Amino acid sequence: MTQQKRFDYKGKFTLVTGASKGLGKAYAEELAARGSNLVLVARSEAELETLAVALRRDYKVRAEVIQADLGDVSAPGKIVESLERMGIELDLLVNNAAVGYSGKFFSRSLEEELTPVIVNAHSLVALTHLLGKKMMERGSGGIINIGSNGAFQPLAYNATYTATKAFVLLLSEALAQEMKGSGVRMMIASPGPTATEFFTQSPTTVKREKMDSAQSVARRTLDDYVRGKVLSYPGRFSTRAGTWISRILPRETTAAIAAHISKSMGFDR
Ligand SMILES: NC(=O)C1=CN([C@@H]2O[C@H](COP(=O)(O)OP(=O)(O)OC[C@H]3O[C@@H](n4cnc5c(N)ncnc54)[C@H](OP(=O)(O)O)[C@@H]3O)[C@@H](O)[C@H]2O)C=CC1
Ligand SMILES: CC(=O)[C@H](N)C(=O)O
Repeated sequence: MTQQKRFDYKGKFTLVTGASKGLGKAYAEELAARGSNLVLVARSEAELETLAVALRRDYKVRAEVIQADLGDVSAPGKIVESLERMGIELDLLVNNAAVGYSGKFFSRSLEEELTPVIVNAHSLVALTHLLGKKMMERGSGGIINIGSNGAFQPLAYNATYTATKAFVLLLSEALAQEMKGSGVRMMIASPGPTATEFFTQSPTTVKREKMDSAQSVARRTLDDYVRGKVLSYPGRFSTRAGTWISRILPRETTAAIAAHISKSMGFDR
């Protein structure tokens, strides 16, 4: 029997943030295929409802929708209230929702630069604390935070986004240590470029065919979770190898190389 089959999601509930499209949608579909009931969270209610209908039909699981704007600091508390109203106790939380704008830091508005801080960092901490605490009290459950290969080095022209991802990486690795022996797991997944709509607001020159598919990233993330990993690299090998540069070279050299690459990919425009 494969590890995947031994990990039994039947009757369990997973909440996926950012489930309306891209990787979050792929996580929800893959989890439903593995037997998990789902709570789908994002701003786009119609897309979430369409996905919920498809998951119920195709996988015979329960699928609930909570419409929420994680750019609003009161949203995580409201999500917890909705779960309580629905009588749902979570077994797995996938903190996937994120936003990031490329371009020069000072050519963007302060509001644009602060949005990723709230969505990617503030709301992730709040959901981890509010929902993780219930799991810790119960002594069972798990949290998968979605980071990025961009977390491993400073990245000019993507500065705020990648800084939030570095925050998520360090937070998750530290909490994984604190949570050892509690019965609750923490994993951080660090995908590389993945063919989603993430780049639609960005003038990057990276071709979609050079990116991983959302489905393969979702599958590999969940397989790594079953294997008990703390840090998962669900993308292609070159993405993982790229994270080693910052561990070898002086930080300023790493930052300069990363800035050069970022510019050559068109992120400075
Ligand atoms: N694509 C890539 O190359 C990579 C992506 N990642 C990470 O993967 C994760 C998923 O990204 P990806 O699927 O590519 O991105 P997409 O832009 O395709 O999807 C982002 C998801 O987040 C949701 N979201 C964005 N803002 C908010 C908000 N304010 N409140 C609630 N939900 C929100 C969106 O839903 P809605 O708009 O309906 O609210 C959507 O479901 C992110 O954490 C990203 O950082 C990491 C490395 C590479
Ligand atoms: C969107 C991402 O996190 C990705 N690592 C990238 O910028 O290539």
